[in-house]
Amino acid sequence: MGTTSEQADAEGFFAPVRGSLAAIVALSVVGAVSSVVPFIAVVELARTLLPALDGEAVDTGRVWTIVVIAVIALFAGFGAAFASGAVSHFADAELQLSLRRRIIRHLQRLPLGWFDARSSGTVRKLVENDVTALHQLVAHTIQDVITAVAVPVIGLVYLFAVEWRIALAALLPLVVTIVLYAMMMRGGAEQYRRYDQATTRLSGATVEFVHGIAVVKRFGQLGRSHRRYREAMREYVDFIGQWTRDTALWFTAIEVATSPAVVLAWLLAVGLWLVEAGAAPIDVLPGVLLGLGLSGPLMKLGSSAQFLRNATKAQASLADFLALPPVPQPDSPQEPAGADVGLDRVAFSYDGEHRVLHDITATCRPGTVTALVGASGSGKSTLAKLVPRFYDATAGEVAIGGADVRDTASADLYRRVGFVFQDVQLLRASLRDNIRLTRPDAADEQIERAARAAQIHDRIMRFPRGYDSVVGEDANLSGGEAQRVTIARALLADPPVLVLDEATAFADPDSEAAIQYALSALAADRTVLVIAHRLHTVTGADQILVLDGGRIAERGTHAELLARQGRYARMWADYRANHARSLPEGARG
Ligand SMILES: Nc1ncnc2c1ncn2[C@@H]1O[C@H](COP(=O)(O)OP(=O)(O)OP(=O)(O)O)[C@@H](O)[C@H]1O
Repeated sequence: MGTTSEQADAEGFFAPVRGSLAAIVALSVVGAVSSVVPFIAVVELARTLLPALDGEAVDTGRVWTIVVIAVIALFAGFGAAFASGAVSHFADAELQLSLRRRIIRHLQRLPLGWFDARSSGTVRKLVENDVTALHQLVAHTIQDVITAVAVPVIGLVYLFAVEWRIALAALLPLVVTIVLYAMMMRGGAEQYRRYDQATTRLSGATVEFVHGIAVVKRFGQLGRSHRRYREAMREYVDFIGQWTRDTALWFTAIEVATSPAVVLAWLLAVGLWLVEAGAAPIDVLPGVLLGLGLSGPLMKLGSSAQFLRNATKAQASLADFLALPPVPQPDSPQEPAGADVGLDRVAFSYDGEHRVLHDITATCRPGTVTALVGASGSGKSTLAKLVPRFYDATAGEVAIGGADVRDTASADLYRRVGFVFQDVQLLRASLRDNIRLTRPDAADEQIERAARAAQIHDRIMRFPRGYDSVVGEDANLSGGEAQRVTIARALLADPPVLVLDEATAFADPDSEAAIQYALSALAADRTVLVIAHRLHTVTGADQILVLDGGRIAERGTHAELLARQGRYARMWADYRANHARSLPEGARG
């Protein structure tokens, strides 16, 4: 069985942009140096020109050197800012592209069952939110962090070289800020964990509330979902309130310690004292000039830390996703011979502990319909989903045309097995494109033939733009109609094996009759496995498998099973009693 490179280098997200990241770091350092140099140049220029006040000669060579260095630094600063902005956004675009490609490639290799258990929101979070969190890191945060660290460091190095006492004074607000910040963030990891929990609970309760709004309106009262929403909201607000109260004092202290007025007053006071003590004013001046601008960049680190946290979380969730094992592919695939579906002592467990299918053995022949019936939770859907390999059997074998589905190449398997399950998926595209999804080269006549057979052609023609109508825009379909579009799609794909979940949700009689016609069109010459919810639809099936607690309790045709007077006969009697009026003529007897 082959493994994929996705697993091997789940950590290597940044490999495609490693060179660009190094360039961003280098350019950010150049930018930081260049932003400090003009300040230093002003001071040095003043120092060089000062003798002129006393009528002494000015070292014009030195003046020019300083001016040239300042101008070069200014332009280098602009250039570095521009280049690092450009490189970081290009790198970001490249990283996003490579990540999205990897995610999509990996999604294509995952077992279909993975999607079954997850909402489209999960996939959207990976492709959108997590990738965007990394965007913030590459496009902005690296540069911000380097600037926030490099500017104070360079400034302080210069100050210490000129006048160490004013340098110490300029360092003090920085140290105070760092200490106060560290005090404020004590237990921060735990607080952030609780913050994440509160946010997750609130968004879950919001979704639940919005979903339940129809019920709330209908019954004119606020139900459980609303109470949950209010509780989650209260919990969130309480938490934020408490956190704000806990940190407010620290936060105010930091604001004071970094406020320009306080820092200026402090530096001027120390500066005056130093001058009185004999220091040259020109050596004190840079401390006041540069000291003022030291803590500003540091404050940016706070928001950068939040972006870093998000990026780290996003990276972990992407790494977990890319490490999910793909569907194992056979090293030497077998070619199925025919369209028989063979189940041989099949057992299955979702969690590795509790088996939901036990010892299922059955054969479904081409040109026949096999119906799966049984109580809710008896395992009908699970069994049906083993055929197109949503999941792999825990024990036993599922084979098509004599070849184990695990030994059949995925592409080959999907060509042979079509499936129409209840959660109908239509794309936001024209009805024509929706029907020819699996056969993009199909001619219009073929599409129309499939739609007619699926009993949906007439409905499509009632849309002003017919087959060109776009789903969700000018083609709004009922659940039953949408299912018939997917049946047309399956008919056009023409797979020899079909697995169907009969509709239950769209039980208006017209729609149901149309779907029944459509299904019988599908059955011709194929091996059909249908999950039946309404027993009258399976009276004509060639074989009925009655499932009970994940085992085949009975098998046979409708007539044979009635004659046995067992479980199926009882189910049928109950069914008839409950549906006496709605049953078609032929099924009442
Ligand atoms: N994704 C899943 N993860 C874990 N357990 C599951 C999953 N899907 C189904 N089950 C469990 O497996 C058992 C069989 O479920 P299954 O959906 O196959 O029954 P069913 O006969 O199709 O039911 P229904 O007629 O209600 O659709 C049930 O106990 C169900 O709770």
